[in-house]
Amino acid sequence: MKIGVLALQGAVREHAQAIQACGAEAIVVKKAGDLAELDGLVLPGGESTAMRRLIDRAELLEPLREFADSGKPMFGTCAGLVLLAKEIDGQEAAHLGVMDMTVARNSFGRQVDSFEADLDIVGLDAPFPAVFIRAPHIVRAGEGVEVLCEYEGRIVLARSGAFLGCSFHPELTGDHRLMQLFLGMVENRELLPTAAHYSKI
Ligand SMILES: NC(=O)CC[C@H](N)C(=O)O
Repeated sequence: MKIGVLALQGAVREHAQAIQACGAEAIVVKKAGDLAELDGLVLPGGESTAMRRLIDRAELLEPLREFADSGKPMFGTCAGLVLLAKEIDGQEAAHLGVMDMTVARNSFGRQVDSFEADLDIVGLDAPFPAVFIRAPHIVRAGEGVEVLCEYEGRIVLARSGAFLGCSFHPELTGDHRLMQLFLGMVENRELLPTAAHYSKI
């Protein structure tokens, strides 16, 4: 299994290590050609506005949208969640705009307010240690978006078809269960509900 990590900015190395620790191959993605032959893609945390500038500079916006349209799974963490969202609170335009949700940025305070919390996640039998760094949260989960975790009444992890998105940094604690969950989505891609399926419900 080949899993890409968008490597323009942010927490790239830690995701690559997590992917490898789970037995998959990690591919660094810096240009459109790097997306070929991937089975799934991680959009890491960092700064979404800076990442968007670099995406535009690398002419990656359309190739990333095409990748999303192809049904191959994408996992957005923190800034990556902001990249996936259809709507961003207080901002006119979205970035990839592929996952039907609205996110609010910097929901849990400033950089100095970074913190770690143990989260109860649907499908995991023990709490997951999560690091929040100027984290966004999901203020509106659209049709077909399955909420997998809330923290302090805010949605911080959700899945929709082939998209998985979380507010926090799952790659920083050495607990790879969320990466395993994502790799499971990649492995069982044909079983994932599609957007078309949701619109019929
Ligand atoms: N750690 C992070 O990825 C922070 C995300 C950042 N606040 C943003 O909105 O892009």
